[in-house]
Amino acid sequence: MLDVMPQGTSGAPASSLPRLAPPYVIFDREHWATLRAETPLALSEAELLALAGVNDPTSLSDVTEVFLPLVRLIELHMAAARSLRHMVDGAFVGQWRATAPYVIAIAGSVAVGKSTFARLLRAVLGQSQNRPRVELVTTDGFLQPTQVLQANGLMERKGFPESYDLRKMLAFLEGLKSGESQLRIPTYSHEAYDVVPGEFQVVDRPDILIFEGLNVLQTANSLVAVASDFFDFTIYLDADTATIEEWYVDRFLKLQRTVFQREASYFHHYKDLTPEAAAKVARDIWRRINLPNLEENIEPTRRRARVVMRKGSDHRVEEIWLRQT
Ligand SMILES: Nc1ncnc2c1ncn2[C@@H]1O[C@H](COP(=O)(O)OP(=O)(O)O)[C@@H](O)[C@H]1O
Ligand SMILES: CC(C)(COP(=O)(O)O)[C@@H](O)C(=O)NCCC(=O)O
Repeated sequence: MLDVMPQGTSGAPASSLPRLAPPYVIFDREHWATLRAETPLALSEAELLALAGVNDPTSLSDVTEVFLPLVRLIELHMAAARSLRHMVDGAFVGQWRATAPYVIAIAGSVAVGKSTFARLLRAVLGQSQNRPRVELVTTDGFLQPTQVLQANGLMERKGFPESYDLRKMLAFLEGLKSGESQLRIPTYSHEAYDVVPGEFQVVDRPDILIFEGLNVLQTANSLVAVASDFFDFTIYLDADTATIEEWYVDRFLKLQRTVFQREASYFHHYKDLTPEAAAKVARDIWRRINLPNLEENIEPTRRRARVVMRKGSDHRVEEIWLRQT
């Protein structure tokens, strides 16, 4: 047990003390919520959720109880990183550099909720005291185009390390951290199930960049750098595997009723499936592709994250693990 007293919020459920489970200190949600301290929320929660493109009661309570303490931690970390850099630049190198974007990476399984979490984090960070310019990039854009995946027999390996253009991804991160402006990165369409030819997202020296994808904490032995060399703060979204499978199936069913109905959709041929048949297809894709990828390549990277957010089956963040080493 740690000697840390909960500050206690009136009317809030009782929280237990953080517990040590090396390399983590583990907070329950109620205690974590008290660590928000004075972190203000300038926008109304409804405005925030609209900004984040989320409309869900779970997310609403997450804003104050989970995201504001997280933003406080990130702001403390950001200030410490900046002052270290200034001190070293001034005292040792003798030259000042422009401040590079602060990079927050978000990892986790397919369908664990990374995009939703990243959008919310962007909205909450963007309304914080200095109104930082926050940009969001997902690693989907660095997937190899379908044509290349097909030519290499990799269509059943989408999301696995070999399905990404890792060199392109690392070149982007290196350029970003070197202060380059107007960086162009490819965009990915879930409707087309492919990278969109000729369409780019332009990243122009934001204050903070949120970099989200299942592969962000992975290493590749054959290359000199790994993506995490360029990260300042790392988060892993976690939940029980059986729960994530249900979220995957639910999302697939939602897509089948909407996006798949469009002719341009890669999965248009599934448009008339009954819900039962569609769920069967989704479970089959999950077990053939996304589950093995989670077990072999994603879950093993959890230990690299500074913060692990553990979600319950209703998407509510229940526990926060803060790595101590
Ligand atoms: N906080 C949340 N509350 C309710 N549903 C959520 C929440 N976060 C994610 N979801 C749902 O779970 C599914 C997977 O989330 P998504 O953000 O698309 O995951 P990922 O980007 O990790 O693949 C989606 O259907 C999404 O709407
Ligand atoms: C493109 C993805 C690797 C990205 O994952 P996500 O954005 O869902 O985290 C994934 O959505 C995917 O296409 N996986 C391959 C199997 C499938 O169609 O689910």
